[in-house]
Amino acid sequence: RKRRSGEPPLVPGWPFIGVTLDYVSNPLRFLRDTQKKHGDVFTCAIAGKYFTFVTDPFSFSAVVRQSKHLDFQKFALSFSRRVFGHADFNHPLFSESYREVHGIFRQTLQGPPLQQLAETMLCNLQTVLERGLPCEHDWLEEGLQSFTNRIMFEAGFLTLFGKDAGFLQSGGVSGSRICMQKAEQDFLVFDRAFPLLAAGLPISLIAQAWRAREALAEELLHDELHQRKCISDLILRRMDAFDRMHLDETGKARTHVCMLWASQANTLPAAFWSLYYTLRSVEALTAARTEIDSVLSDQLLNNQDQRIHLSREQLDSMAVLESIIQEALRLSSASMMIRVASDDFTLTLDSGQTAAVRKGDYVALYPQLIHLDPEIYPDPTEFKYDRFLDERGQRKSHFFKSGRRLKHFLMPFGSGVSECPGRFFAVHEIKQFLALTLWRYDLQLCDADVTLDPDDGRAGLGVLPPSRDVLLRYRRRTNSTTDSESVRCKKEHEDLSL
Ligand code: HEM
Repeated sequence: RKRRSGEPPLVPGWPFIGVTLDYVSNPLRFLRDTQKKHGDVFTCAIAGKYFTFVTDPFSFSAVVRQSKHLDFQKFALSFSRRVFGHADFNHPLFSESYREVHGIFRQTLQGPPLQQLAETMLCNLQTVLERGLPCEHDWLEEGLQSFTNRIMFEAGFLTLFGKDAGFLQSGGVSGSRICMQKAEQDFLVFDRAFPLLAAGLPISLIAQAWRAREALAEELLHDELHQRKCISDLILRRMDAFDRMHLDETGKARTHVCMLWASQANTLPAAFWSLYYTLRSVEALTAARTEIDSVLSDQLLNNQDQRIHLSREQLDSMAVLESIIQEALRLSSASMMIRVASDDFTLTLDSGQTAAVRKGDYVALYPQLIHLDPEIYPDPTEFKYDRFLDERGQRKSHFFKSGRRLKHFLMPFGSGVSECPGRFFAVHEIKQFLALTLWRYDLQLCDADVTLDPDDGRAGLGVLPPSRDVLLRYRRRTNSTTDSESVRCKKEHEDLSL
């Protein structure tokens, strides 16, 4: 292809593959180097597509607001159809009804319904955590990633998809745990194949991923879901909408696998990094514990069931935990925002510079360029738990580049039409996870000197997982163990001996 007048610089690449190899080996380095050479906007060929990258954060709004010429939905739906195997929601037969389905995200994940969802999550988190907590104060060992995945996956799954009879009959003590372990394993197998699937490899060629996805779909068939209790409004309303669209049963179940993936794939590593960085920093741990103690201690004194209840106001008031989560996301999220040009048009950047874009080309933003920019965040690769707090300990949202205040300074959840509808719930559930684990447990990383890095192999696809797991030691925390809890433990022990 030849650069046309008005178009951004075309980055030279190899025949057929363009710059794919350079990009894939390290997207951040490639984009930084190319920006230095070609300026704030440039076009390059990656995996058979032309991408126009806009790298100046002040111009992000120009892209995000351009929904007339830049489409997200068609691209996203055909991508997810290829990966999850659901119906073609871009087809005129479904597109109108799918608009309604899309509206359900905001109606059930935000505003007043968020309170109920967060309460259910907190309750499920406590059930799952208590089950694994030994009555004695002995240390247990487990990988931190495996610990986080186990707890967050099960609690998140139960919150969205409800509980089966086994779980309800045993009060969550045993019940569906085996099945949940299998679901978690299937989820992780499928998720590990995601970079290959995103790169265009058909799932039929990755037998393990195919089997895992189909096994998850079997658990989420409507006949199975109808047996479950306490299903979230989000899933109930999606079930109803898909029934009315007359999709086939497997197709409906695969859309639920897609929802399961959206709700877990970023949340699990984000929860991991939030806890990991907290445990590695004495300052962060102390500040987090002080905040948690001040919110939780009063209520437990007057609370018979020893269950923790956190209102939305209390969750919102936890500014230290929020800053920890934001900082963990800044360091680990590497999502790419992609839009498809629906016609030839001209993009006007913040500087007044224009860039002609061809129909069918991708326009992309790569927020990690901002997240790791030393001008915006001094010592950008360092974890600073209070980076998002001001001098008074309140939320900080003033960040600058070249002396100008930035609107987009942290974008782990995307922006504009594709902004994550689950972002408030995600932050709530990670706060709850941190609050409960730090309140209930003493936690230590066994090898505190080893530093973990995010695994770049998933760059562009969301929050990066750790390159490997680290060993965690944990035990019940004595100062949060109340008398009645000890009595309960002792009784459970006696029952077991009998
Ligand atoms: C830390 C956790 C999370 C992160 C970092 C995250 C990030 C994102 C991002 C970047 C997107 C946009 C993708 C794009 O532009 O292509 C997105 C979309 C989405 N997310 Fe999240 N997400 C998180 C948790 C959740 C949770 C907990 C839910 C639901 C319970 C959820 C539901 C969704 C859905 C349904 C979409 C698609 C929206 C659409 O099609 O318009 N996410 N998420």
